[in-house]
Amino acid sequence: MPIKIPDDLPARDTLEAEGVMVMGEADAIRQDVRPLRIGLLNLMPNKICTETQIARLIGATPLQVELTLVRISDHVPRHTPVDHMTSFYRAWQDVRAERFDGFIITGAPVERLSFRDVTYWDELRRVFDWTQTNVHRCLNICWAAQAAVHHFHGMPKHCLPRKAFGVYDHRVLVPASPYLVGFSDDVCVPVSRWTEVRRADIPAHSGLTVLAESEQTGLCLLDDPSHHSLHMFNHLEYDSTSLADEYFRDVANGVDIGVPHNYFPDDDPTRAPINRWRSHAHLLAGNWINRIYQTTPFDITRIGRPGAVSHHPAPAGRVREAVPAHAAGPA
Ligand SMILES: CC(=O)SCCNC(=O)CCNC(=O)[C@H](O)C(C)(C)COP(=O)(O)OP(=O)(O)OC[C@H]1O[C@@H](n2cnc3c(N)ncnc32)[C@H](O)[C@@H]1OP(=O)(O)O
Ligand SMILES: N[C@@H](CCO)C(=O)O
Repeated sequence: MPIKIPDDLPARDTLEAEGVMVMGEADAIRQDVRPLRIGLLNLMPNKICTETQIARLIGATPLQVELTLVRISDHVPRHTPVDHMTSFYRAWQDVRAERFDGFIITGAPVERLSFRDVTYWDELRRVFDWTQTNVHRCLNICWAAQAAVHHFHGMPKHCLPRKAFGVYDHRVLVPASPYLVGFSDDVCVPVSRWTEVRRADIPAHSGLTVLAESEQTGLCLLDDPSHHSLHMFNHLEYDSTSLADEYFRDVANGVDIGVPHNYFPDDDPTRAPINRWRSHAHLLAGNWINRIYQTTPFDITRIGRPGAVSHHPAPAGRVREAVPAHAAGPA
């Protein structure tokens, strides 16, 4: 379960202590395989925490993954030390000539602003367009997913009457999707947002397919094959205590949103929360990485070129190309 990250990235110590295999350069070369190149455009304020969460998931598959940390070119983060950004991050404008097998864009606490009031909105729109030529598969999380379906499909973002906050049951609607292999019918997913995008706004003929949804909090996961993207509106990557951290932060700031749904035992915030989503977080990440591996061209320079398909020799047990799933198509 190898992930290649810089030796002194804080995530390394955390992941090694958890038993995630973090590779050195020598082992990576010895394996003599082309690692999957995954980029992470990190828009979260707590960047070190988010790097660790994502590295934990994409590093827990049998494939070698090389993680590139990417930042918005002209945004100076307020909450992450400058030397961390300088040491480990590359500006998007400096990686835009490169190609990636996978590219992840995180959430951001700007969801209550209109898109055009986000200072980096123009650059993010350019990033979305660039993913269509330079990235094989994308995964957009929370606000980035809302932004992506707005950019690509014109879907609006709606304010909620109260924050959707807690761990909610979700229904898997397309069990045959290659991204949902091994999922149970119901999945617990952490949700933490003041806004939503709605099924009723999915444009006809967009090709968007709802993969998972909750009765209480709506859309969770969309497959967007025409933009080779997954849009995840919630937070399977969250640590056990992420919702608690947000809850205590908000309480300290006098924001009373109530205790997170179905999270603390007996809704008692003095008790440690139980993580009911970790296994599905790993499953989704593993399925996404596997899907990339099965379909990305061996020659990475061919990504984005017409007809670029995998030339990997089929490994044992290789999953066949998925039949597009339409079991639960757009509304
Ligand atoms: C819906 C989702 O995607 S959920 C994901 C978001 N969740 C989280 O970020 C959880 C953790 N976050 C937090 O606890 C809080 O955001 C805090 C405590 C870190 C900071 O809160 P505040 O002080 O109220 O917000 P602050 O004004 O510093 O802005 C937060 C971030 O938004 C950015 N931001 C604020 N306004 C704008 C704007 N108009 N355009 C672009 N970015 C903006 C800030 O730059 C900052 O990010 P940075 O650290 O990369 O610079
Ligand atoms: N998950 C976020 C929502 C803010 O957009 C938080 O509570 O920090």
